[in-house]
Amino acid sequence: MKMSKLKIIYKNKALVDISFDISSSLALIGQSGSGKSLTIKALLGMLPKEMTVELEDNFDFELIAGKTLSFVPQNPFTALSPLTKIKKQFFSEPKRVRELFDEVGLHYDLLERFAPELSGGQLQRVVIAIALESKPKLLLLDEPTTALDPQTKEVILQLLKKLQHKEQFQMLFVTHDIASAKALCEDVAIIKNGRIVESGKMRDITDNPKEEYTKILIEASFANRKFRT
Ligand SMILES: Nc1ncnc2c1ncn2[C@@H]1O[C@H](COP(=O)(O)OP(=O)(O)OP(=O)(O)O)[C@@H](O)[C@H]1O
Repeated sequence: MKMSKLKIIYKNKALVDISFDISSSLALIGQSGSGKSLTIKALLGMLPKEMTVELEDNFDFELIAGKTLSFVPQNPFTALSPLTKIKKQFFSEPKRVRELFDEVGLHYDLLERFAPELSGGQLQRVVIAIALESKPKLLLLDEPTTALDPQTKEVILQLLKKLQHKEQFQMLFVTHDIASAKALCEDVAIIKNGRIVESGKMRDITDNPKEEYTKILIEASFANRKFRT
């Protein structure tokens, strides 16, 4: 599916002006301030009201946040209500919630707990289960593993891969960390100052980046990974 135009205008200036294709999983990668969050907000319909957006796409579904479009945020520790039992954070009936728990590999006992009583990895599984509740066609992921330790990060990325295979949703993964995106996404688009500077198959871009900006992102991401493991 193709987003042929996503343009975000603020004070007569296009902060973001991009187009991209999602054939299965696309990573949108860029440094801080490159326009990743604004892109996600535009798709979710949550841009600040002083900004205007122009969207043109050929998707075979309407983008409706919470229905066809779901979202996994960066920090699972702040994504859930701390004072509501986990089971109450779903809108479906208990049978469907248990199905979702099976899918994300969580024990039903956790349904009776509160969010602060779960680990980061468990919380992110709950957040993913909630995101899948409406059977979305497109899943937006905003640095979904940044707040997790390296081992849990790998486990969550593998889980997302497995879930995509089973549920057949498409993914747009927004991050500055090309190494984690590589574990999950087939395609990549590099964003700088709100413009795509390079895009293609993940392997081609990581093996043979054309742009200096891409080389810097790759170096930073893989050096950081080596350092941590
Ligand atoms: N509410 C706003 N008003 C004006 N400019 C904004 C606003 N939000 C973001 N911007 C500008 O838009 C550009 C893109 O910002 P955005 O938050 O999308 O970057 P990002 O790639 O998500 O960065 P990070 O990884 O740090 O979250 C930046 O130049 C930023 O200053």
